[in-house]
Amino acid sequence: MALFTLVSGSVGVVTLQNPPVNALSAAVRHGIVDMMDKALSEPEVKSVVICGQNGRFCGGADIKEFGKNMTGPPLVPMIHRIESGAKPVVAAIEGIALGGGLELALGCHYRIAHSKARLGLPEVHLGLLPAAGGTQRLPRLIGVPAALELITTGRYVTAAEALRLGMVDEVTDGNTVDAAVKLALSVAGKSLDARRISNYPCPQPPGLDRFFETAMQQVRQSARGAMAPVACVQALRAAASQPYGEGMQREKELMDTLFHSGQARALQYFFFAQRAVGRWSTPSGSRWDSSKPRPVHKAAVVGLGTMGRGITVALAQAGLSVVAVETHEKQLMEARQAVSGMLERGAKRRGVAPAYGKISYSSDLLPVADVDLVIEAVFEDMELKRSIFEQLSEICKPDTFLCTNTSGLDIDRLASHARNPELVVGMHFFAPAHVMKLLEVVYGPRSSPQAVATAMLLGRKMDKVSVAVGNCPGFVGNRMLKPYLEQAFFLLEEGATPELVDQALEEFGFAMGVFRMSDLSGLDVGWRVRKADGLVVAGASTGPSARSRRGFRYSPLGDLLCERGRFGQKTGSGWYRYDKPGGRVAKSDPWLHGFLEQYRADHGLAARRVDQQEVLERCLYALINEGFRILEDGIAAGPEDIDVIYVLGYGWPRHRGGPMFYATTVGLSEVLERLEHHHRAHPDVPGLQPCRLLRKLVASGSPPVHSWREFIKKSRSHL
Ligand SMILES: CCCCCCCCCCCCC/C=C/C(=O)SCCNC(=O)CCNC(=O)[C@H](O)C(C)(C)COP(=O)(O)OP(=O)(O)OC[C@H]1O[C@@H](n2cnc3c(N)ncnc32)[C@H](O)[C@@H]1OP(=O)(O)O
Repeated sequence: MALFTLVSGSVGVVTLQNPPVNALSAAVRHGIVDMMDKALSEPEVKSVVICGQNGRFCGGADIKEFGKNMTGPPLVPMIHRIESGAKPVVAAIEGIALGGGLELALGCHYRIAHSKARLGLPEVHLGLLPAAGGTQRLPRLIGVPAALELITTGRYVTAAEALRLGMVDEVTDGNTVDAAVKLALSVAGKSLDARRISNYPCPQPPGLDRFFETAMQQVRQSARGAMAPVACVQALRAAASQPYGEGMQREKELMDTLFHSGQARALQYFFFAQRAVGRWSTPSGSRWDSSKPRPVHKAAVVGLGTMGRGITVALAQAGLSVVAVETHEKQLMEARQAVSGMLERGAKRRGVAPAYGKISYSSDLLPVADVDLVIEAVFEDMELKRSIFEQLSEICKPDTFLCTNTSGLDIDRLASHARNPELVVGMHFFAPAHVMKLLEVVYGPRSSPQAVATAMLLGRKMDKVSVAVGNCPGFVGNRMLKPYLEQAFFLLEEGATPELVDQALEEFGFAMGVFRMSDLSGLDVGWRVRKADGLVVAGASTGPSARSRRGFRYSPLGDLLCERGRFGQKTGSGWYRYDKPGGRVAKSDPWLHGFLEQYRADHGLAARRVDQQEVLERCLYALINEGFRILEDGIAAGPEDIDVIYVLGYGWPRHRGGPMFYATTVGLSEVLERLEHHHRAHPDVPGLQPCRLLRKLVASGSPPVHSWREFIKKSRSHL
């Protein structure tokens, strides 16, 4: 798994061979140790180049090995042997040098990177830290503040930034291995004393203690309970305050704790889940590997409100030509200005030129005649969308894909108004659409496999993680949100406050609790949906029907706030109060507390003490239960789809792996037992009634999450 060749008579080239990313598996580590022994012992070899096969230096440790018994040579002594060896070693970095791959390069005496290469220490995203000397060598090379930022965020840098920071010695546009060989020839025989990073003193940031106290405070705040970023700061502090050997010891101790943690398991599961969703399948048998996407060169976006603008920017940044349509002239002008600003800011961040030229604007639909794909992004109104689909069917080429950006409208109904229903799919973007990583691709019963494959690929090109989901009210994400919100309302009726519920959820790791989030997104959004579902009864009635709909428990609390014009941040009050309309700092609202007391009194409800554990069980287990129903219904193909949607679209804490993975860490039988308990207490709440799939999984001994797809398939075939 590592190849040795002698070039130019005296340079030993060691090539890592482990496609697709040359991860440092046990076999690769064995290969490196053997080939380096050969290079260091053979007299004709005067210097060494380490590179990776197929234009990729190294993607780091082999993540698949983490869950197993680790065998093979450990990384730390392997890298130490390279650094302390008597012959100069040059890392030729093409493509990627990530994690253990970059740590390997830091153990070399020189580093040359191709201009298109990306470098980084992303271990923190896997619940780990760079434990092959990365936390000790990087700050010695580029200084503590820069190393701390890179290690705690796991951010990848370009070769140009790496050069600026001092991570690499040279950047080339040409053949990186040739350049590395040339450098290796020129440094053969020279002293290596000044090239061994572990010998460097670690530069001390001014006011060391204060610096680390502030850093720790900031990292703890943004980590929201994740352990790895905190451990990274601790390791960096050891680098700055202790000799190298002691720092390495501290790095190892911290890694031992992280390596065996549930958080590391969750984050590593999530890494593979994000890739698994690309291998989509539908209940009708369409699959990613048998459905060929059609190329999309030119697209149109119809409707330039907040969502349409973000989608336009994401398409243009992905290199597509875009026709952006808004029929109201004034809004078109405003949108044009806003889109240009977004493009400019995005380009500045990415260090490229803004893609203004990719977009043409129009106040009518005619210029969409020759596009390959349209994304309709008008207001969430079936009638309006229907009329646009009818017009598009007239104007567009017969094979144009027609996509709708909707958060829950019926895709199949919309498809029935298109000339070719098989070319229709939903593309549910999340706001802001040019930033958020998630895209739900919604297929209806008539969507062709090619339409699904094309939308999935387009999402990926737009730098999104696309998840294919079936058509049902709310699809996956919003459907699961419904029982979650419902429980939060019920808890207020029973005696909780928005503050208590939000605190429990935020301590669990959500960026925002359910009430603060509702205030941010606007209470009127849910109100409109409930009105459309015929659930809203105007006025504060207090009879038995006030808290019941269609025989089930219903809380009108959200409706009552909306009737009073309390739509959340935008109106300056909702579940909290704000300094002004549009204000962002949520403050506890005595009016709301009084309102809740009066509401309970009017409805004869006695307030009781609700604790944080009950909040978590009622809100999260109801949401998870709906997830099992979604799997049972075939709306999502596997738990990974749901978990990716919840982490990337709904702020579920990544270090808990997503709701379905989290259920396995609690224990499926525990989730079942607590749902049964809460359902007994609230028999008129169907969301708390454990679904069949959960019962079946528990009855089958709670199989691990990665085997659920097979389990669901088998249990379906037995029906
Ligand atoms: C007793 C106590 C012991 C405790 C101590 C033990 C310590 C032992 C370990 C010591 C570890 C030292 C520290 C080092 C840690 C690491 O290096 S962790 C790994 C860090 N690297 C990464 O996180 C890289 C992640 N990968 C990526 O960012 C991307 O995959 C990519 C490399 C940029 C490529 O992207 P792209 O081209 O878009 O392709 P993908 O679809 O993402 O990937 C292609 C397939 O490759 C698989 N893959 C990628 N990286 C890895 C990897 N590092 N290991 C294994 N597999 C990898 C990826 O899963 C894809 O495959 P499929 O899933 O089959 O699709």
